Amino acid sequence: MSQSISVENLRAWYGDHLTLKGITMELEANRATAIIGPSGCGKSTFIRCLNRLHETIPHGRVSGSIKLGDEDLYRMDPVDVRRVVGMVFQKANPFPTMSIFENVALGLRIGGVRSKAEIIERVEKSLRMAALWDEVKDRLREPATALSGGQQQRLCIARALAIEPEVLLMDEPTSALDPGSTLRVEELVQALKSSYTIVIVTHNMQQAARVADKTAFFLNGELIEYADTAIIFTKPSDKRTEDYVTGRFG
Ligand SMILES: Nc1ncnc2c1ncn2[C@@H]1O[C@H](COP(=O)(O)OP(=O)(O)OP(=O)(O)O)[C@@H](O)[C@H]1O
Repeated sequence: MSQSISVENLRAWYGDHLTLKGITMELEANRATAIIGPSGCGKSTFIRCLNRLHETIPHGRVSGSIKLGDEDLYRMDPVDVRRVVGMVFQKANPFPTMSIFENVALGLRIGGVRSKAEIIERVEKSLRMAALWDEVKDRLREPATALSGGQQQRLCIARALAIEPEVLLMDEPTSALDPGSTLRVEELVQALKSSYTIVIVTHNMQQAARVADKTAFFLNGELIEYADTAIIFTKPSDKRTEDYVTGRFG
């Protein structure tokens, strides 16, 4: 069972530049939430706060609170946070010198799994969850870079799932993919959301409409509107949301 994330009055800075201006929202467990908004509105910054990556950026700073269930993320060890909050980036970033198998196994080994049989089993399970197993089962020792872009992205998803996170953050996971691979990743999000809390940043409004249960519209570092996806796209209550989703700006 995954856990919800409660964000309260989250502010984030790059040096003196206040980028998130007090975000309060609840990201529900076992749901996919889309974050939409024009370029530069703070979507990536927001999800990078959710796994404490923002503070690793020079001069990156946050205030406010983020809780996973009852636990304050900012009181946890950041390494533990990144174990329970997995992330997939815009551009697939497999470890280029490692095999397909090792890309998924590495996190398990770092996490202290010693049994070879268990590692083999969990690698297979993760690759199956990422809908990649059938395509790679006979080539597990080949370098990850031998895979297509869409396969590499699913490999990164398998790598994130292997360590059994509760939350999966996805930062424009399909923007570098062709339509076929995009569809496969979207199907994957649909299938995974019953087990994880998924937060997906996307520029693609059809994608948000297809995969997300709830959608949050950000503008200039503020959360303008947050509601069921169908409401955001058909009956938004804020004029700025309506202008954005109907393509009037952004
Ligand atoms: N490393 C950084 N150093 C300084 N400022 C940054 C850095 N990263 C982002 N910013 C600034 O923070 C603001 C929000 O950026 P962010 O990347 O979160 O937006 P975004 O909504 O994800 O944009 P996009 O859709 O273009 O990816 C922007 O004004 C951006 O210039």
